[in-house]
Amino acid sequence: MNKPIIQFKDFSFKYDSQADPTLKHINLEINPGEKILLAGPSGSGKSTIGRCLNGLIPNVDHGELKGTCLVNGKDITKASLFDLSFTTSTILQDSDSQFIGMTVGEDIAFSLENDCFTRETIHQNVDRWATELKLKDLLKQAPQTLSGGQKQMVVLAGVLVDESPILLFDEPLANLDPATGLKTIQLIDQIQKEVNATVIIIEHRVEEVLARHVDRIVLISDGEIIADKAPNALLHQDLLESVGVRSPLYIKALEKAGVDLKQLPDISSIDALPEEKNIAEKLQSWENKQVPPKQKTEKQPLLTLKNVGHRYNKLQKHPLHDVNLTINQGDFVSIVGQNGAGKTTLCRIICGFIENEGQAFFKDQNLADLSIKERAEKIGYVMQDPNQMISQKMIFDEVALGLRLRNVPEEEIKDRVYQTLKVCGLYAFRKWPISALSFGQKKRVTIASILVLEPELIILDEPTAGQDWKTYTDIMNFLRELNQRDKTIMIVTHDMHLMLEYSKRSLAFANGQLIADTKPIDLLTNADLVKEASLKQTSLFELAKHYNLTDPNAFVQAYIDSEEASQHA
Ligand SMILES: Nc1ncnc2c1ncn2[C@@H]1O[C@H](COP(=O)(O)OP(=O)(O)OP(=O)(O)O)[C@@H](O)[C@H]1O
Ligand SMILES: Nc1ncnc2c1ncn2[C@@H]1O[C@H](COP(=O)(O)OP(=O)(O)OP(=O)(O)O)[C@@H](O)[C@H]1O
Repeated sequence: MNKPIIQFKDFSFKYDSQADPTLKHINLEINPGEKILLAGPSGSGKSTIGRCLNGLIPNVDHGELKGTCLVNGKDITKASLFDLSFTTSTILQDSDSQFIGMTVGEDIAFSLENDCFTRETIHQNVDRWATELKLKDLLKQAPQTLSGGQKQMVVLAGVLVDESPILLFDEPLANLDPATGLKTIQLIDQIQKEVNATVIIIEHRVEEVLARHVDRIVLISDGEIIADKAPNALLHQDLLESVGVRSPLYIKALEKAGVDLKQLPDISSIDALPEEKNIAEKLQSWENKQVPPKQKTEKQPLLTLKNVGHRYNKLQKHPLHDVNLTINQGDFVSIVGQNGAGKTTLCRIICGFIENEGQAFFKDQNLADLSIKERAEKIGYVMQDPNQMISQKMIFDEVALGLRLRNVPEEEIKDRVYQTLKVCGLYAFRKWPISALSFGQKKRVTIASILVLEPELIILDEPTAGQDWKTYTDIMNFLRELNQRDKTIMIVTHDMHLMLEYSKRSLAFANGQLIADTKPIDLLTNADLVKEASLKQTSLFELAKHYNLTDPNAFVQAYIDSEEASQHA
């Protein structure tokens, strides 16, 4: 039998600044060459396990440690950060903190230079991965100026060139567009097979990770391992949603249609589902019973964009240009598309952070006549990276900041902040410093700090990236509620299901251009647009195709309608 490469024995860890342990009695063995998905709700301790594997615990994050953790035979309490850097390559959740080089090329090369390879080997390797990951055009760009998804791919390239025995990916998909996300999962699979690495993936997007074989899913909740099983066994147990992690959509659809999952031997992928006629009939008859919800009509224009665009510098290949559209009062719009297409750039222009080549009007007012502060009264913007927004030490103060600046009385501030913290799943942490939060929790603080102000137009840049399913649902339902009270919502997202379920209108971007402004379902029906904007059909569509249903898109729409109806019930 193989000797485990990772071994936790009755391992507990308490951060110095915490009263209680974050990890409790962890017993986990991972063999060389295994591929593990570590899943669990936000704040459950997934990244903390990751930090043990790469030596950040106990070398950087200090605390009280009990039991043992051996990584490649080394006891983490005795190994230095440097020792473990040869064993474990990590993609951190917060990619900004991981850049070392002045340019993308330097950054990818850095891990190899560290390992004393020749210049030629370094060049060949950087070239191979930059080509594979479509980063060649960006090699001379400063990492800090990349889009969120581009940053993620650069960090990924840095790990892939390194070829360490353990590859640890902490939410590798969080900022990637759907097509690139799938490609990344395929690449991780390919690399693992090439070098027989041990792979640990921490991800909320369970369904996407399961697009390729995974040996085991380790499910963690409140610092404890509550399941450690092959995907099929775990999915049959229905444990994911009980701890707030989203089950694959196709499984939920089968359940809704009344299919008895216990009778199906393998539900770990759509391809493994038996092609039985009675399952197809159940799905079809369920679809036929769904009733579409009523749509609101008659809307007033709120934000009008005329030839909007921005070029960061002369080198930029596809600057955002000539965006023409009108957002109406009460719209719920998703902004989707390829990494680096210009989605965040559009948000920055609307908020007045960068120059606009065209014109933008809020109702009849030219936005160019307003200061950033005046715009912020009307338009709230939740940035992609929470660290760029946070300025206070304590959670309460961060969320209260905007209200204090507007001289709202302290008593009212307290009520509003508490109510918003509840919606964002942060009420229990209301007296905590922000430094003691997980990444997903920090992101929620920034969402709360904008929601509390209730501006007329709320723009959120990937608000649900890295959030668990429960928080995702709470946040999205709150946004839906605000929308029903006539607030206008624009969401940048790579989550196709979010786009379908919550937004009524989608703007798709590719290479600096608005390529579609249409109903979400119509966007996904158009194969050319899907390809151009780097999108992906959901597993609901694949399920409908697998069972030869009459109209797979109608099935997807029926599922979305039924979800919306159940939220209103
Ligand atoms: N540097 C730190 N100092 C003190 N406490 C911390 C620190 N980092 C994390 N924690 C605590 O440990 C808990 C688990 O954090 P961790 O980052 O492991 O969660 P996670 O499961 O990866 O969550 P997410 O999905 O939100 O990233 C947090 O709720 C927080 O209370
Ligand atoms: N400060 C900057 N300086 C130079 N180039 C920049 C800067 N910020 C963004 N860019 C470039 O502009 C393009 C658009 O970036 P933007 O962040 O708007 O993309 P995005 O569609 O939001 O991508 P993602 O889905 O990856 O977040 C990218 O190619 C990016 O590298």
